[in-house]
Amino acid sequence: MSLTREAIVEQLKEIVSPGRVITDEKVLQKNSVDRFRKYADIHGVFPLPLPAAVVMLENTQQVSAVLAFCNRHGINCVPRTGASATEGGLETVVENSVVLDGSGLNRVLSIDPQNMQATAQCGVPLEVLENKLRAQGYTTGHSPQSKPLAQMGGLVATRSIGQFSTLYGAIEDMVVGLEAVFPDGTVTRIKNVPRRAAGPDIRHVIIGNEGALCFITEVTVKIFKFMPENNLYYGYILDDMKTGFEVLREVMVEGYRPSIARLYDAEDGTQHFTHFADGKCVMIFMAEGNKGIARATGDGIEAIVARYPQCRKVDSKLIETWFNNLNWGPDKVAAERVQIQKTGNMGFTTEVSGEWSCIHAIYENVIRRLRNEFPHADDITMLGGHSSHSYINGTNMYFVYDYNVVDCKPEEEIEKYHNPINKIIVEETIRLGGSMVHHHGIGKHRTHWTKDEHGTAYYILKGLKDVYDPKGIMNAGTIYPIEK
Ligand SMILES: Cc1cc2nc3c(=O)[nH]c(=O)nc-3n(C[C@H](O)[C@H](O)[C@H](O)COP(=O)(O)OP(=O)(O)OC[C@H]3O[C@@H](n4cnc5c(N)ncnc54)[C@H](O)[C@@H]3O)c2cc1C
Repeated sequence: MSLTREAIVEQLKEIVSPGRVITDEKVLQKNSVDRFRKYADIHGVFPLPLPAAVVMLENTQQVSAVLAFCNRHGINCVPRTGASATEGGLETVVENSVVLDGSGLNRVLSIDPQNMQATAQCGVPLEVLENKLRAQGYTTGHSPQSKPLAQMGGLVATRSIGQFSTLYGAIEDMVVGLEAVFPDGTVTRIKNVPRRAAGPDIRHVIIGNEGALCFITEVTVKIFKFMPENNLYYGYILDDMKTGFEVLREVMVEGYRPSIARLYDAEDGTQHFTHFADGKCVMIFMAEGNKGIARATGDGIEAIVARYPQCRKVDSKLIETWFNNLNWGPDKVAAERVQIQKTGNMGFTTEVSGEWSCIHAIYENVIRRLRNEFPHADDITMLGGHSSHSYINGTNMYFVYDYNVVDCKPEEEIEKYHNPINKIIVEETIRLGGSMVHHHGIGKHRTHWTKDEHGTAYYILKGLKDVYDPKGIMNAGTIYPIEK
């Protein structure tokens, strides 16, 4: 028989101490959603079942004890660290869920310059780790726009990516080893080695699990030398995205590794670079690292772009200044709330990826279909996008859209606007052979397409859930669709 809400709270208090079990209604409300429902949240509307409690965890033993308790009683658990999730991964969709807050596991455990790696608990904000490293002349190389908000556990759980990914890679390229706790309370450590061929790479069961398989308690990442004095910036304006994708491809295929390689369409470019975009597309690069490598990378990029006469160079200072103000901390989140409340104008993004052969078609088709098929297209005030992470075989496309919320209750906003827009982006991308999600994770609102995304490989993905979370207590409705 399932436990009552009161019994869950009482027993949790016995496991971790009463002060660590929060049942204040306002806290529960905030813990029932993430930024996917920011419009309803801003209006004080919380339509999902409130969790029974938020447990403020302090160490791995507590994580293990709480998970084992929840597993025994079939209680849904939602892991949480920095709470910057954008795709519904933090939503509590099951009655009497327990939110496992790992932000208290916040110690940097080691910085090891000999082996060029650092170990941090899951609740260490990336910015804290990064600042500690920079003070010693090192960097993680990881710089998502949410760096001031996101914490190590969530960054690994979502397969996050940073702005310098073209050089340093995404989080899966950085993680060396991990500690994680599975639903039955098993604590497992994956050791730190440079590489091994001892069977499949089991780190990937944990990286990207979005709290749907296990709770990440500790992470070891690679570190790199930090040499900002060698940074070189390049910016260009051009007429069309097709040419921009060709340039990006050439830079990657020639083997250059700029830390930043970005291409903005005219709408998105105008929004970011009002001072010089002039209604054109914008392409930017940054080269960094060792002086000789940075210079050779910059020279190589300039030589490639010179083959495209329509690309016109802009002052590199403009790019540097823009880049230094890109990140989002609590101040920008607060300012956004005020702005949305005042104007009723919402901004969202959906990020996908595709090979070079299909990315331009994905971009064009999505924009065309949104303008022609989305029933509330008249409410859209901005629609565009950019590519910000490139690989030798393709790139991502980050669709950006703003709309006025008209004639609907706060809780209806996602059904009227966000979900139908997502549907067109996701379906068109999958149809053309791309991936429906490049770096935010599937969360809870793209699960309708998890099976289409993976095709026959869904067999493997489902096997992980069956084996590691057989009772289905981990973040129900995330990655895996809830079977009716
Ligand atoms: C303004 C803004 C900019 C952003 N820019 C980027 C960007 O540039 N690149 C990028 O990749 N993302 C970006 N994001 C998305 C978000 O910051 C990332 O997904 C980030 O990795 C989430 O980390 P977090 O600590 O906030 O996790 P949370 O929001 O707390 O959780 C995210 C997901 O991970 C799970 N989870 C959290 N902690 C654990 C744990 N310890 N063990 C297991 N599962 C866990 C949760 O259940 C949830 O499903 C941005 C978000 C915002 C708001």
